[in-house]
Order: sequence, then C-alpha cells, then structure tokens
Amino acid sequence: MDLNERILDTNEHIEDEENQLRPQSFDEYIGQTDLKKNLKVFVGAAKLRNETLDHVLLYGPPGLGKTTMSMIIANEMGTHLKATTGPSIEKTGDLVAILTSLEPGDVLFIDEIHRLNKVVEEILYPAMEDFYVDVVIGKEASTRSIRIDLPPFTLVGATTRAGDLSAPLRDRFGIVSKLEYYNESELTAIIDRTSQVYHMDMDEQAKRELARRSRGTPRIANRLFRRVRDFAQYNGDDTITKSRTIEALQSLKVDELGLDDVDHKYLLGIIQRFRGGPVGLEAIAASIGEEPLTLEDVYEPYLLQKGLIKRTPRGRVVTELAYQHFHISKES
Ligand SMILES: Nc1ncnc2c1ncn2[C@@H]1O[C@H](COP(=O)(O)OP(=O)(O)OP(=O)(O)O)[C@@H](O)[C@H]1O
Repeated sequence: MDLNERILDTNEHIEDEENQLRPQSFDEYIGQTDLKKNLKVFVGAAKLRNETLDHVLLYGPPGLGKTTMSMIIANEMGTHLKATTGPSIEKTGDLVAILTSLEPGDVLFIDEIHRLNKVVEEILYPAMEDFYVDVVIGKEASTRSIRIDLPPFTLVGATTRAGDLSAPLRDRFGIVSKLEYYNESELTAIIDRTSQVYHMDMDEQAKRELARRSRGTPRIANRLFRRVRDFAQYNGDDTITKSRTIEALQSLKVDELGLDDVDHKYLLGIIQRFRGGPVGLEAIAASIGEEPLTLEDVYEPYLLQKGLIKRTPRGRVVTELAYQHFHISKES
C-alpha cells in the first residue's frame, strides 16, 4: 500500500467511525426534545399526505447536530440526502446543477446557508416556493431565459447566524428551529453511546466529568472522548476512570467549565487589558490574535450562556462570575 492509499484508508476509517457515531433516527437522537417532538409531527404528517416536508432552517452554534438532524430527516422521510455548503456554491450554474439532479422528495442540505452569495440565493426563491428555476442562456442580444421545472424537494438550511439570512430567504422556510446547548445528562448519554461505539468502557463518574467539560456540544464531547481514550489506552487502562479523564483534560488545557486556551485568552484579555470591558469585539480579537467571526460564532455563545460575559451596546463586559472563575478580585 503506498502512502496515498494509506492516508485514504485512514481517512475512510475516521469517516466510518464518525458515521457510526451519528444517530440514524429521531429516537436515537439524544436531546433537543422540543425540536424533535415538532419535527416528528411535521415529518409524520407530510408522509400521511404523501407530500414533501416543508423547508427547514436549523440554526445554532456549531457542533450541536444540525448535519445529523438533516440526515435523520431524510431517513425518516425515506428519501435521500444531498449535502453541500453555502460558500462552495459559487455560481448560479452550480446551484442549478445540484437542484436539477434531485429526485422527487429528496432532502437538499445546505450548511452555512448564510454564506450563499446574493445572485445564487435568488435562484433559490422560486425553487423553494414553486419548484422551478429560470436559467438565462445566450449572450448579449440573443439572451433568453428558460424555465426548468424541479421535482418537489425539501431544503434543510443550517446556519450559525440566523440574523445574517436575508428576509426573503428566511421567510421561505416553513419550519425554523434553534438548536440549544445540551445539558449534562444529555451529554452523558451521548458519551455513553460513543463509548459503546468505540468499545471502550468508561466509568459513570468519568462520563459525567467529560460531559461537564464539553461546552454543551456533542462534537466536542466526541472529540474529547477520543483524546481521553488515547490517554487511557496509552496507560494500559481497560476502563476510562474519572482521574484519567481529569488528567487528560488538564493536559489538553480544558478546565472544569470546559473552557479552553482561547476562552482563557479572551476572558483574561478583557480583564487584564481592558479592565473588564466594555470593549469592542474587534479590539479583543486583535489583542489575542483571533478572527472576530470565530470568536462571535464559536466562543462567545457558550461564554454568554454560562454567564461569564455580557453583550452591551458599548461592547463586551466580563461578569463577576468570570472574575471568580479565575480567582481574581475585581479591584486589582
Ligand atoms: N443529538 C445527538 N445525539 C448523539 N450524537 C450527536 C447528536 N448531535 C450530534 N451528535 C454527534 O456530534 C457530532 C457533530 O454533529 P453534527 O456534525 O451534526 O453537528 P453540526 O451542528 O451539524 O455542526 P456544524 O453545524 O458545524 O456542521 C457528530 O459526530 C454526531 O454524531
């Protein structure tokens, strides 16, 4: 086997494991109870009427299970899923090619749908509403537009920033749902499932410890599980214990609240350089060498949810809780 084949083989292996971790049905999908309850009704009713499901917009921080949920929707509808991302559709022709390749009832998943460019986005309006696209062909004087009918399909859009979607696009989704951070017992159940998929036992207390430190996010829980498993196997453990979990997470610089290096730089940066704020996002980002968008989409939602920062009209402010977390007194 040459190196390329080996790399391919390893990647396939990782992808296989990743796919094994994905729940396949509403019943296997842990948490997001309200969203699941509603979607079960909408999917069930659409099937009874022999219709396609209305278009669905899922929004919320990354890693909470939007892609997984779109796969489940397709499974439960008994159809196929085609997946793409907003930024990868550069030209209208790219989108038309995808739309015209759909089979009746298919689910089209567009991740990061807020990053579709405006011209491409406009193609989606009639496609979503009346299942057709108008394609302009020819050049200059001989330009004309032809209408292509599409099979009925369900668009599932996912975004971390629902506010960035234009009103005409947002209005064309009949079902709009927010994914919430998972609580500790839901994450414990997800970690339990992951340890079964990987055939690696983990103590109850270790699962809870890992759940507490996973930022309410299944993707992070699964990633940290794999690292903790490395520490356990390297040390010859048959079962992952709580002490091994804590040791591994300390080595990975993940603290008791699940905050990592970037969170620490962010919070300590505001405390030490900006006297606790208020301070603008751009200034914080520049001071710690991170992208403002990454901070806003990936880091801040969890810090806000944990009550460690607040957003004010004048900028970000760290709260008393953040000072307490670092054992720093506000006056110093
Ligand atoms: N409710 C859940 N129950 C069990 N596992 C889950 C659940 N949600 C997500 N996962 C697991 O977490 C991982 C991340 O999920 P997924 O890729 O669906 O996240 P996402 O929200 O679509 O992220 P992004 O928006 O960044 O693509 C997957 O490996 C999936 O198996």
